[in-house]
Amino acid sequence: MADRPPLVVTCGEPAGIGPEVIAKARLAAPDIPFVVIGNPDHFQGLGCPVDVVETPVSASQHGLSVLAHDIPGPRVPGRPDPAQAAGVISAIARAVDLAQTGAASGICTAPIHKKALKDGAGFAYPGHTEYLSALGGDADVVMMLACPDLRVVPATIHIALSEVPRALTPDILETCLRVTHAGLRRDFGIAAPRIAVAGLNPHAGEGGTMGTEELTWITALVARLAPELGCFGPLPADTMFHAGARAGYDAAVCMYHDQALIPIKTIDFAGGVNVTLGLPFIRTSPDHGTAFDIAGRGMADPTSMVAALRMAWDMVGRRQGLALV
Ligand SMILES: NC(=O)c1ccc[n+]([C@@H]2O[C@H](COP(=O)([O-])OP(=O)(O)OC[C@H]3O[C@@H](n4cnc5c(N)ncnc54)[C@H](O)[C@@H]3O)[C@@H](O)[C@H]2O)c1
Ligand SMILES: N[C@H](C(=O)O)[C@H](O)COP(=O)(O)O
Repeated sequence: MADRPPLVVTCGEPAGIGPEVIAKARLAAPDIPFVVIGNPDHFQGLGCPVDVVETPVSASQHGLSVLAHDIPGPRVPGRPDPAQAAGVISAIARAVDLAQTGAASGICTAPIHKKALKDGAGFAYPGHTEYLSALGGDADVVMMLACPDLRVVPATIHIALSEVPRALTPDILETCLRVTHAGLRRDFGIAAPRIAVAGLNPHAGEGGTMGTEELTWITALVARLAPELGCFGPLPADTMFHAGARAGYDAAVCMYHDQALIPIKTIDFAGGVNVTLGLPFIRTSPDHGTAFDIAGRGMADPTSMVAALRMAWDMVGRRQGLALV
């Protein structure tokens, strides 16, 4: 791959397992160039040498190269410090700036604690996905969770379950299908994606006897878009994730967060990756959170962080290859 700037990794919640999995990923994947944005002190004592750099291009691949960022106070595993919230948030914005100016090839975000950021700094977004969309110019984005055996995209994300039927509109579902289709082609190299669409209701509504959304609009929308986007359904969600069903599609678009995330985190929690499709820059994240219950105990599994870094770096290469054709 021609010389490309490294990835930039945001530190996430210092009290979580982010620093630990970042340090372990540095040692596990020396072939992937990345620099971390955070407080260098928060990465000491994690089994990896730490050096402070001024720009991403100075990153080492044998130790943790950190772009120092103002996130005050010590790292206390399991105990988020409200005084650190503003710095955690601004580190994400700084990463976006580096990616959008070309100083970094893409972003991998370590887990944030959504409530800690809301309580500590009035974070106005439900999570990274919505914040990154705003930073990316209010781009139409989707949150994909991907592992070798499954890719899922929830059409609605961080809202109460009771809000889903109201939030799930034809425009939302069509945009989700279009962004998913484009991402499968561009970033996963699938020329003609097959997209399975889950029903909202049990048994996909059972002919209208268990809910009517499938009859009133979902089925017609999927049929209208099928020739262009390779989508089919709506399917009963409880029988679309077994191995045989998964062989019939490249991604599953689901109607709400847990309908999508339960199957993938059941199949491959260790190896799953959260990838935001539709942004004007590459962004991945591990599929796990801050894991306060194990933070600081050296137990965190870095597999998902490594997979997120590798997916981002692979996307850089694929896009570079596309750019060269
Ligand atoms: N990418 C992200 O920023 C992201 C992703 C998911 C959750 N979160 C946030 O993290 C916080 C905690 O969320 P949660 O408790 O629902 O999920 P979680 O993933 O933090 O933890 C769930 C369980 O999985 C275990 N676990 C998680 N990652 C692990 C790892 N790498 N190795 C070993 N065990 C691991 C934890 O110990 C815990 O028992 C919440 O604020 C949530 O919103 C952030
Ligand atoms: N919904 C994701 C999950 O449960 O894995 C997670 O919260 C990440 O969301 P953001 O990347 O938007 O923070």
